[in-house]
Amino acid sequence: MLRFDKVTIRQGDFSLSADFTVPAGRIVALLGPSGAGKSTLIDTVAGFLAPDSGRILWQGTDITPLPPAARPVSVLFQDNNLFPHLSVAQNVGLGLRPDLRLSADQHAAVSAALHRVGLQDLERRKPAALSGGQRSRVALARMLLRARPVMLLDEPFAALGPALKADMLRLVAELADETGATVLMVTHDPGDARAIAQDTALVDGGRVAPPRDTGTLLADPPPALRAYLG
Ligand SMILES: Nc1ncnc2c1ncn2[C@@H]1O[C@H](COP(=O)(O)OP(=O)(O)OP(=O)(O)O)[C@@H](O)[C@H]1O
Repeated sequence: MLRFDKVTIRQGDFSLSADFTVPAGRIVALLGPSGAGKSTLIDTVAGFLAPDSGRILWQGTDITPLPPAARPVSVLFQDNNLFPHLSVAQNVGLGLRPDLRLSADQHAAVSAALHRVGLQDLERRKPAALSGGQRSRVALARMLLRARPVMLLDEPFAALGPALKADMLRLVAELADETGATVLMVTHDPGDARAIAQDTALVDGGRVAPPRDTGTLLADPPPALRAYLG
């Protein structure tokens, strides 16, 4: 399980608190107004930000002192973090070795991951020659290959059209199911939460509320969520 143990994070005048547990294998949506702290929470789990107090534990181990690369997490951002001068296969291979000196087995793993996300025919393309949805798939394949048990999604599909976004969310849910990954997914869209997240946590007023069953929460939203949903 992923545990936020009395975590507080400060950025200038802004402060965010979180104290709850996410069971392993669960998909949790983080929903809340702009500037509420959704990315702050993701960045803290990823190790890009340090909490001011409290600890984050994965399967009982305190990961707060670990640098980002040593954490059991992989992150998907909206810009997908693709390198324009590298091919699709190389961009995915970076997930295994930053110097891209891959063994035969690792090359095979890259091909398998690209196959899994439906990009088997585009291995040699550069990111500029891909659609937005295809770029998202490259980033997902890299995440799949890294095989980290916690997947952090910071609105990676926000720029995609509705049908494509629905496809990508479905793919995320399938991959999470296949790998048993625990997922934290930032979104502005309650529809995204309904689509794949069993639980949803409202981020508002300087606090991440403990996640609740998405259907129950959205059917009868507390006042802060009602105000946000409009
Ligand atoms: N480096 C910083 N210094 C001071 N304050 C910051 C810094 N970075 C972010 N903040 C503030 O922290 C708060 C939370 O920002 P964050 O990006 O986590 O919100 P968010 O919920 O992800 O917003 P959005 O939905 O717009 O992406 C905001 O009020 C922001 O202005």
